Amino acid sequence: MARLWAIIPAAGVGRRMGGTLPKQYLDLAGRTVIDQTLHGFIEHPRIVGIVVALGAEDGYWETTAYAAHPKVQRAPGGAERCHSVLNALTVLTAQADAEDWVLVHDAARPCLRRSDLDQLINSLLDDPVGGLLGIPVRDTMKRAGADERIDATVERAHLWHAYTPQMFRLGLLQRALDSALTAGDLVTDDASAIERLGLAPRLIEGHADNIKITRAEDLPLAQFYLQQQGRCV
Ligand SMILES: Nc1ccn([C@@H]2O[C@H](COP(=O)(O)OP(=O)(O)OP(=O)(O)O)[C@@H](O)[C@H]2O)c(=O)n1
Ligand SMILES: C[C@](O)(CO)[C@H](O)COP(=O)(O)O
Repeated sequence: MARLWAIIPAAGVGRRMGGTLPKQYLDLAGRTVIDQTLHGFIEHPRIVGIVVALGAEDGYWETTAYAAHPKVQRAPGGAERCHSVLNALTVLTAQADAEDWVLVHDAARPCLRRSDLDQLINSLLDDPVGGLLGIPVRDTMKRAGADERIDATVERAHLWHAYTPQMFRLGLLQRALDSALTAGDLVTDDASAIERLGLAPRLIEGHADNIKITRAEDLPLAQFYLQQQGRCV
């Protein structure tokens, strides 16, 4: 039976957040952001192991709650998220099978609900491609021209926000990311690499509170969501 592994890309520097501390190490509801994110995967009985991709200059990881946890391993982060994920996949190949499932989840998304994680897993375990959590867009979508004026209104009927986890078989994802990077395509999510192979990942609707902490205003919002979920320590 295929096992399930998690990869947590955590090698970013958080430029859009500002500040000196990488955003994955900011305090959030009594834990660090990365500990809030890891907690759900550490506690999940189906996840057999977790690989965290860390920046070369990361001087904070050892102070976190799960740095020495037996379920957790490290991988070297790369220049972009896609490089970090591919490095983590390389760590996994020594201990996992090509048909094992890998769930790639941003360290910067600490508000993932257990119910959404379970829905993703249960929906995709027999899927021939894999897929990801997301939500349909709710606003009218505009494409901006170079002058920051509206170039077009984009049909929103089938537009979704791509979230994480993104869940694919280890061998397929490794092959897809390797192909993308070899072609110089620095894909911003894992599904894009799969799409490049002509495959169509499945979108699983989750909750809008699975936000990615990107800018300063996202932190208090994440705090609110964790309070709503009863996850403040
Ligand atoms: N070279 C990189 C860049 C990003 N990430 C991770 O990928 C996730 C999503 O990336 P993003 O939100 O862009 O984080 P940062 O790159 O830190 O943000 P910024 O672009 O503002 O610097 C984050 O958990 C981040 O730590 C990574 O592992 N390796
Ligand atoms: C993977 C992702 O979170 C899906 O929306 C997003 O692509 C990450 O982008 P970032 O620029 O690395 O934050």
